[in-house]
Amino acid sequence: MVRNIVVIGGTSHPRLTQTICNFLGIPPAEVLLSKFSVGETRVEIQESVRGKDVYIIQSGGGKVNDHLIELLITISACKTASARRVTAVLPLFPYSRQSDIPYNKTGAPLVKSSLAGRPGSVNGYTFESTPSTPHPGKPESTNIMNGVESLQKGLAKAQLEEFNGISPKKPTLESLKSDASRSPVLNGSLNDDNASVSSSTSSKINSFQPRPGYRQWVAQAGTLVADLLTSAGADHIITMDLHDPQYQGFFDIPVDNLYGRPLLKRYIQQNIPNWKNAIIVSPDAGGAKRATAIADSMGMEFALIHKERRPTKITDRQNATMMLVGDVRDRTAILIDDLADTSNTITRAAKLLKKEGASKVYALVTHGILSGDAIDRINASALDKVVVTNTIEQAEHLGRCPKLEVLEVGHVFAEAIRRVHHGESISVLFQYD
Ligand SMILES: O=P(O)(O)OC[C@H]1O[C@@H](O)[C@H](O)[C@@H]1O
Repeated sequence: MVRNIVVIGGTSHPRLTQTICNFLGIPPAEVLLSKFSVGETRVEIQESVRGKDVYIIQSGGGKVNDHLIELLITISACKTASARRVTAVLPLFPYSRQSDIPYNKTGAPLVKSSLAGRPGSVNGYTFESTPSTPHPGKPESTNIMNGVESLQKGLAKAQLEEFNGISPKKPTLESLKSDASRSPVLNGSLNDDNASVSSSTSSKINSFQPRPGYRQWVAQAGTLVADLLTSAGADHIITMDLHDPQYQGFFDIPVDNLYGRPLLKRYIQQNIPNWKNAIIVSPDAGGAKRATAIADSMGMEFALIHKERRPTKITDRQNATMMLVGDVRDRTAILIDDLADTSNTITRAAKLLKKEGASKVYALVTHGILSGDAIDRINASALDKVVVTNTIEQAEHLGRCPKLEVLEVGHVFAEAIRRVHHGESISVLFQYD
C-alpha cells in the first residue's frame, strides 16, 4: 500500500482507474463529477487532498473535449485545496496530434457537422469511406513494385512535387493572397500598405479559391492544451506513446512518456506463431521509427508503406496511393502504429499487404480510439487481428469486434505512479527493449 497519495479518476476510464488503484493497494478518491443542465462540468473533491501527492487519471478517448475540461477543473480544484503536487495521468494524450499543422500531419479526419446527412458522409465525417472497405472501387495501388526501386521512384516523385511546390517563383497575386491568408500580420500589411493591390483586387480576393496544395491557417491546439494543463496547476504529466514525442518539449513541467512497446513485443513473442519469420510493417513513413525500434530489437525484418502523393487535405490523404517497400509474400505482416482512430490507415494497409501476398495481417496499436464506424471497418477488412491496449476503455469495442484483443496497461501506470511518488527513476519503464 502506498501512503499519502490520492488517485482521482475522471469519467473517461473508471475501469483503468480501479485497476491502477488495485495495483497500488488504495481506493480511488471520492469525487463527484457531474454536469449542470446547460452542460457545464462540475467537480467536487469529497476528501481532503491537503499536502497530498495527487494523481488524476483521465484519458483522451470518447468525449474528449468534456474529459479535457473535467481534467482541468479537477487539477485546479486539487491545487486550490492545497494538494502538494498534482500529476495528470493521460494514458492517451488528447490533442497530441495537433501539436503542428494538422493538414500537414496525418491527423484524424476533421469532423464537419455541416456534412452530416450528405451523400457519402458517415456520422458527419469528411470522408466517404464505407465500413466495408475504404474507397471501394478505387485501386489502392497500381503497378506496385516491391523493393528499393519502388521507394526510390516514389521518393523521387514526392521530392519533385515538393520541389515544384516550394521552388522560388516570381510572386503572383495568387501567392501573395495565399501568404496573406496564412499570416495575420501579412494579411494586415497587404491591406494597409499595398492599398492598390488590396483595393483593386478585393473582389478577386473574396472569390479566392485555394490552389491544390494550399495549406490553410489552422489552430495549433496542442500548444494550447499543454498551456492549459500547466495553467490549471499540473506539476507533472504521465502519458504513453505520444503521437509525436517532441510534444514533450511544449511543456515546462516534467512529462514522462511511457512506452507501450514492451507490451506489443510480448504479445508478438507469445501469440504470433513463427513470429521470427513475420515482418514488421509501418503503415506510413511517420511511424517508421516506432516500428523499426520493435523490428530491430527483436531481430525481425521491416517493411514500409509509402504514400506516393503528399496529401495536403484529409480528402487527399484518403486518396493517396500506397506503395509497399519490402517483401511480405507468404509471411505474417505485423502493422505497428501509435493509434487507430477511424482505422482507415490500418485497414487500407492490410488490404495492400494481402494484395502483396501476406498470409496474415495483424495490427498492433497502442491506442485503440476506434471512433465512428472504425469497428465495422475492421470487421469487414483484410485484418486478421487487431491488438490494442486499454489506454482507452475497450469494453464496448470488444463486444462488437471479434478480431479485437486488448492488452492491460494498468500495471504500467501504477508502477509509474508508485515510482514518481517515491522519487524513484521511472526510466526503467521506457528504456527497456
Ligand atoms: O487512420 P486513422 O485510424 O483515422 O488514424 C490513425 C493514423 O493517424 C495518425 O495520426 C496515426 O499515427 C495513425 O497512423
